[in-house]
Amino acid sequence: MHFNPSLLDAVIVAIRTILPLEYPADAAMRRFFQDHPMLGAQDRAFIAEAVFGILRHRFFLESLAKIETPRALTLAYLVKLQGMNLRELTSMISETEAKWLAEIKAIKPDMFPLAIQAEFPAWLVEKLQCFMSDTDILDLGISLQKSAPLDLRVNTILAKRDEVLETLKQEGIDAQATPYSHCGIRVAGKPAINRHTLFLSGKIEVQDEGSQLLGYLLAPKRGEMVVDFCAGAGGKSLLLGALMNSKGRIYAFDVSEKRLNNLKPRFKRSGLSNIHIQRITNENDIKVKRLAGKIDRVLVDAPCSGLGTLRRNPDLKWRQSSQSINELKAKQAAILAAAANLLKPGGRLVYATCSFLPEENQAVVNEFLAANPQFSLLNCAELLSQQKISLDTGEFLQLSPQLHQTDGFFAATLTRKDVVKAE
Ligand SMILES: C[S@@+](CC[C@H](N)C(=O)[O-])C[C@H]1O[C@@H](n2cnc3c(N)ncnc32)[C@H](O)[C@@H]1O
Repeated sequence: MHFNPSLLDAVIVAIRTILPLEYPADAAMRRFFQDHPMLGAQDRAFIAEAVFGILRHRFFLESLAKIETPRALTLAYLVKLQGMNLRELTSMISETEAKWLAEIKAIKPDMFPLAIQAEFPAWLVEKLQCFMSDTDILDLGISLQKSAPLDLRVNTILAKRDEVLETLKQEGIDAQATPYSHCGIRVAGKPAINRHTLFLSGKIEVQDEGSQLLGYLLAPKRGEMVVDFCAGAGGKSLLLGALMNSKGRIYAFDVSEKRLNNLKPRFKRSGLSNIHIQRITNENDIKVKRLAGKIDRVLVDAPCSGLGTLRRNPDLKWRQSSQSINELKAKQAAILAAAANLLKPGGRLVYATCSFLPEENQAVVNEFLAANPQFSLLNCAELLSQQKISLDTGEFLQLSPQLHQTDGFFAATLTRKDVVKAE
């Protein structure tokens, strides 16, 4: 594409608008495009990639810039990360800028401390150093600086994966079956899937392969009673519904009316009829309590720091802190306790987060198990193997972008051994 001064200005304005991070970057980006309706599709794609690229490499870019202005960050990004030639920019930059950009050409991230190389804030490096080597922290950080692939889930109620793959290939879209999930497709590039007939007819949904694997871990059967405790916009409820062939009942609970509203059109497209969407005021809502001991499978996709999704949401680095993680830990423990109370004896619960911090993961689960000996852990690798998925990360499921090309996910599977006492 032809780079020009107005495109440079548009990226700078977008960065100036989004960088205060008063709102999540993806929402702020959508708002920016609504406010700039004249931008064409190619320009939008370039601007979005630049904004997210700058956020992903912000610590490095700020270290290069003498003054951290949106313009300096944008110019440094174009030269250092997009590999743009200074000649292409000559007519758009001052002599001082040209001199500075020439100087920074030879500067590499490995000349900086670990936090900058890994693109992690200091508080996060400090936490990671409690259980990871510096080399592993760097590997993780670098893997989260890359942009995430586009993963689709085929809605097996309405279509077969092979048919969808064939349709995409015929249209020249580079798509492959995902290595682990039986209903996943990984697409190269960023085609506008949300306008595709396969999407509009409910045959596909956008969903990271890691999220899909949580459904196979829970493995709900046809006719069962299932709760998706933190259903949000319902990506996982829809998957569970398809795995159950729309037979049985899924309660999709969430405290957020807005998120549950986003589930409604997806549910309509999906061809499913077994999802019951219910807003709850909190984890101890009466709607939850009256199901105590009655549920076969419970998914707890807990509210978490989201740090495992930094490829897609790089702004979370500045939106989270040690303090917010402490608050999340308390919420996670309370939600897990309330959700576990729903299980029938012999029932299965999957506790999942998209975080790689043990304090949001193993610590929450181990603390719960210590206080509730009527529950025990099931081995995630064995459960996946029963689903003909060969993926062994041990007792817990731990996915990472560098090893599995998914977002960073954690999951633990619990089962209830005792008979439930009446409330
Ligand atoms: C990680 S998101 C879930 C994403 C969703 N499962 C999906 O696949 O799209 C966590 C969700 O937990 C919800 N939440 C927060 N506190 C809750 C609570 N006390 N009870 C139930 N849901 C809660 C949030 O509103 C948010 O939608």
